[in-house]
Amino acid sequence: MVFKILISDPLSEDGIFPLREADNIEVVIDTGLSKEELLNKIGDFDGLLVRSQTQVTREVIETGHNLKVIGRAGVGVDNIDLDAATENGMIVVNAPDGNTNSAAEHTMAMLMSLARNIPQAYLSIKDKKWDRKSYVGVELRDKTLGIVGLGRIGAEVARRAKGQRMNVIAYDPFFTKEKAEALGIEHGTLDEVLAVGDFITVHTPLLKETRHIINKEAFAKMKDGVRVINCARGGIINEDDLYDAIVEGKVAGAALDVFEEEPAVDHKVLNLKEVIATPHLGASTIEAQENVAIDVSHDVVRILSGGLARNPVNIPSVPREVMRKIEPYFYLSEKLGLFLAHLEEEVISEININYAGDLTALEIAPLTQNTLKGLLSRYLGSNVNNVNAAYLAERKGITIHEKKTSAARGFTNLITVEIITKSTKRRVSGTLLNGLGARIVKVDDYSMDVIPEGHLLLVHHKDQPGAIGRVGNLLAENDVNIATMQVGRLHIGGNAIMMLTIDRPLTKEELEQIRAMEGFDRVTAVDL
Ligand SMILES: NC(=O)c1ccc[n+]([C@@H]2O[C@H](COP(=O)([O-])OP(=O)(O)OC[C@H]3O[C@@H](n4cnc5c(N)ncnc54)[C@H](O)[C@@H]3O)[C@@H](O)[C@H]2O)c1
Ligand SMILES: O=C(O)[C@H](O)COP(=O)(O)O
Repeated sequence: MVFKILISDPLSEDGIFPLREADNIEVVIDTGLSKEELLNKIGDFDGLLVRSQTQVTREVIETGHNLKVIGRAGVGVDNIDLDAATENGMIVVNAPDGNTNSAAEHTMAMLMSLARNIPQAYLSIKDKKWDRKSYVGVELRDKTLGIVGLGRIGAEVARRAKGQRMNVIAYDPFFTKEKAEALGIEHGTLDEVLAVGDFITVHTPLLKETRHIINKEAFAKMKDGVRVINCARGGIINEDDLYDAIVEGKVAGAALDVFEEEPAVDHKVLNLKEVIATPHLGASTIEAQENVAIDVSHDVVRILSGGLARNPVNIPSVPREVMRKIEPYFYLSEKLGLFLAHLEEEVISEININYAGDLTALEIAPLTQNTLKGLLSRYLGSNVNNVNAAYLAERKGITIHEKKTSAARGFTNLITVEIITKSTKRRVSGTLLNGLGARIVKVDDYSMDVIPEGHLLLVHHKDQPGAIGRVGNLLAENDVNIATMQVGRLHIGGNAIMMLTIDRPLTKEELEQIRAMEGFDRVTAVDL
């Protein structure tokens, strides 16, 4: 059988040699297709290779009923509907390492251009002007670079900035003091990074958590005259707020490679002389394009020959018989992981997952993967999946233990997940109630009975009259409806918690109002 592969974005011809060399693969290159043209063609193909331009929507995936593999020659998979691919049994692979170097170098190029006004001066001299006054820049030496997101690219940028004799401080939920020492940079909270950076560069994926992480409030926390850089994903910086911050004189300049909407040519921010920009060129080098095309092509060949992919992004097929038995627990395990991710801001060093009761008879590895996926998804979004969750957790320095025990404390099945950080342990237990679905039945030492979905509010407080009423009143005043409420305490007058399900997420201000109330230790919003 010959498999037909469509390449719909420009890929390095040298990099796709693994496809060209395979006897059973025919390559068709057709870039710049309209949505309709892609839909008309895709039904004929067994594989699709893209970069960030082709939008691999559910419609494309469902129309491409022969597709077995979708390859992304690059990192970000936000242009591919992963759920639709998984539902339709297609493996999605990417090339996470091949363009790291180029993206880091592009960030440094933008940083230096921004500091020395090189694009503006270039335009001026091309306009036959010899203007030496308007483009006085600033040095990098002894300035502080704040990095938000210290993954592959963030860490490479940190190393290079050190070479420019800059001070570097970074924030990443998985960034430890030990890693900071190893890199020779400082470790800070998000607010600390924003407060001290002369330059701030973002290197996170675009997630619910990171969308507009650099917004009006964040700009207000920065130094006057700060310069910001986004070579990661459009939407991490709120472009309208950036515009205002530049016009108001708070921000001295910005370098943007990526935009909320691409192609971006009309955004008002591009009219500002303080903004320099490139059209999503971070990975556009001969080397990076060759690397990512080679990596993704090898994976496509492996998959089509029945082998295992090196860089899978979505779920692999679990044998049907195993899946049938464990499937009911999938939802519960993911929600328990995600729930815990909200409880702790400190770096997690260990995760213990205990399966009890009926679960002891089942294969639990896919459930552990799913719990880890839930936990890490808060930080890594769709880059974490059931295939790579354990690998990514270990790479983040997290030790994973899974165990089966018979004692299920009165439940027929019980999953208990515990996370350990340097200073604390947090624990949540859940069960699948026959006919009633998933329930959280314990949070730390407190018994509960809560459906793990929607917007939850967890309040730790002292067991004293009026505590519940105060929260209830505040929510009512803000027109927030309470759907369910559970309370638990260790002993009369001691520590207690209340867990509420509410009909909409609270704003930062509403959360702060509750936190400011007397007798409340910790107030956590959890979105499941
Ligand atoms: N401009 C380009 O052409 C180009 C090229 C390559 C990659 N990228 C983009 O660059 C970004 C980084 O890529 P990478 O390969 O370094 O990814 P990575 O997964 O190695 O690193 C991302 C880091 O962000 C951290 N993070 C997640 N949520 C965070 C939060 N709320 N606050 C702070 N940190 C958070 C994660 O813990 C992780 O360490 C991605 O968005 C990727 O798509 C852009
Ligand atoms: O996520 C990535 O790998 C980069 O944004 C590169 O995108 P590109 O392949 O479209 O250049």
